[in-house]
Amino acid sequence: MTTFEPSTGLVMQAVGLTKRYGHVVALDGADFELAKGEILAVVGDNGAGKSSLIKVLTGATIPDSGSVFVDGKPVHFKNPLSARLAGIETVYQELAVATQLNIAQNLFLGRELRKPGLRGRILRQLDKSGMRQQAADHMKNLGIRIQSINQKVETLSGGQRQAVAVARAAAWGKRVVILDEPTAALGVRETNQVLNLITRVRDQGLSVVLISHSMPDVFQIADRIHIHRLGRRAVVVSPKTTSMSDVVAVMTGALPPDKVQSSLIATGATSPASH
Ligand SMILES: Nc1ncnc2c1ncn2[C@@H]1O[C@H](COP(=O)(O)OP(=O)(O)OP(=O)(O)O)[C@@H](O)[C@H]1O
Repeated sequence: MTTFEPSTGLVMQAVGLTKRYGHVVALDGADFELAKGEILAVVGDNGAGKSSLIKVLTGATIPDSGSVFVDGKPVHFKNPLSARLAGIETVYQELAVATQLNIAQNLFLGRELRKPGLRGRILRQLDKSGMRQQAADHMKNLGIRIQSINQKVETLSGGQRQAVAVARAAAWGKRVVILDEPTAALGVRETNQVLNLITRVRDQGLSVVLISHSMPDVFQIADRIHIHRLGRRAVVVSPKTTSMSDVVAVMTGALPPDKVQSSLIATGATSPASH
């Protein structure tokens, strides 16, 4: 039995993940690697196991077997909170914004700041001006233009709402922001705004996982593309060296993965016997 050595250069790595639902094998020895400061797109046909993979990485599902590493150390996420505490934030397709609240309230939802001293500790008074100021600074740093931080989210367009959700994840995700189809419901202009925002999040040093069915989006911003097929990683490619049609061909099984140039960083991470 060999002991698997995680790659220390990766912010997140998974090896040999399996997950079965009855007779359905959702993950079949799936590997995953994410470098610091990259946008990694995860693509695959319907039912390939993308959501199942993301659920394991975000603590929403516990795998039947396999290992997950963060900064080279093994982690065992029991629930989404334990993943969040490790600096991994997720924006799910069903946007988790509270439309009745304003932008600042959304950014601090569930993590509200209290006033300093007794007023905060004993009386539990909220530091509303502090939250407004920090929220405004954060939105400005990410280049998100809004009229006012006090604007209710229900008055925002779909793209602006998505921007608030991404900004919230970027504010709290110390390491990784995972985005599930962030442009699915958006028009062309808003899609471009959200894609630009995602690149700014990456440029601030965070790693981004982008699950997407949109090949143009993927080729516009991804640094690398993880192609998932039949419950496992088929190959990771670079959009600079692999064409869109070849990515689609690998996704559908029309092209064997060894016919495209691999952009894997860690080598030999396929389900070691010890896991
Ligand atoms: N909770 C569950 N119970 C039973 N089967 C499941 C469950 N979750 C996923 N599956 C099955 O596991 C397989 C992989 O599903 P998964 O949702 O991970 O794929 P996907 O690549 O995200 O697909 P899509 O792009 O359609 O969302 C599918 O056959 C799916 O039906």
